Amino acid sequence: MSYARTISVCRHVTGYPHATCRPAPRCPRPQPLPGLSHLTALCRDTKPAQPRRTLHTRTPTRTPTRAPTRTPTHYTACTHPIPMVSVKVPSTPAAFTEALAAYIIDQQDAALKRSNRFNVAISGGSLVSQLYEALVKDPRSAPKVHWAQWHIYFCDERLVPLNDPDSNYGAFKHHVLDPLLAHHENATPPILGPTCYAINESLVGLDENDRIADEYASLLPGAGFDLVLLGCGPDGHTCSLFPGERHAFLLEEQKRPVMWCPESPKPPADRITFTLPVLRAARALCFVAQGAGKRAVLQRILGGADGTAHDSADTPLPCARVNAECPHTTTWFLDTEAAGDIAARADM
Ligand SMILES: O=C1O[C@H](COP(=O)(O)O)[C@@H](O)[C@H](O)[C@H]1O
Repeated sequence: MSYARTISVCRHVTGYPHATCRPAPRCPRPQPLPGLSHLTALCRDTKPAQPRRTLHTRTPTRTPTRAPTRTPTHYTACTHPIPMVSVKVPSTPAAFTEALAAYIIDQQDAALKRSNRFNVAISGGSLVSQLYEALVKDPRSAPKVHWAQWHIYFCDERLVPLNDPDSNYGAFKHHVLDPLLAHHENATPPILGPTCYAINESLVGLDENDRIADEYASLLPGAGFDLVLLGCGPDGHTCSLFPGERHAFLLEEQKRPVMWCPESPKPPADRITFTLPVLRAARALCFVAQGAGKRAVLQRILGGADGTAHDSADTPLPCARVNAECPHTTTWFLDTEAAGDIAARADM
């Protein structure tokens, strides 16, 4: 038995409230894509930022607001100015878990003041086990998570069956949903789990990858995301937005919220991914990067101790593009290994 309700493209709820997680059956007819016009409308004022070559200081605190008119500022003058994003480098693993949990719960609480649901998108990779630590295992944070009101989407998904070890949904189920169920197994009255939105697995392997992306786009919340949790690959990719010419079309997309990413340089080759309009429309974006293997790319994206970035101004890495286009809503959580000398100028 699994803990979450899983919804796929036809909006079938495949279990309530504790029923088995499984994808919805194949949709009998194509669905309209309500998410597209909405996101286009939301993003009217969010054209890519034009870097300015001025010297600024960061404001000490930021209050993320709904799709603000973005006038990016930067805290250094260099060939590739770094947008003013918040960077947190908690000093120990325990402090990292605590700070990340507090940040996510703050976003949850703010969302639940606005409505009765928390629309959150999560990434795969190393983030998932950190979510387990912060939201399931930590005894101080776990009781504050209102899972029943969480509507969970995936920033990118590998086009494999949901029970494949490469599936981002599968990883989240394995690392978070299943342990969560085990934690709550004997709760009286029963505690409801989150609602998860998976790809239409029945289309995987049928040469229908654009359709998988479009159908997933149709599921996205009309009000946009309250929080998007992002990873940062050692090559600077986020979601399945990869650096380089081959995948530049994904980074440049301004309308479709979800697209097929073919020939991913990181296996598996076929994926779907959120595009930048979805990230720009979100209330809050949170990158999580840990380990020394990320240090070099973070220097390129966030700069070194003096705030000097080493990324090329012409072809910024995907994570740097997110910083540039969403400067007021983006927060980075780095561990000390990943941060290196960035820690010297972090907010925490
Ligand atoms: O392939 C992917 O990689 C990125 C980064 O993963 P990480 O293990 O280096 O943290 C991840 O954010 C994305 O969702 C995933 O599909």
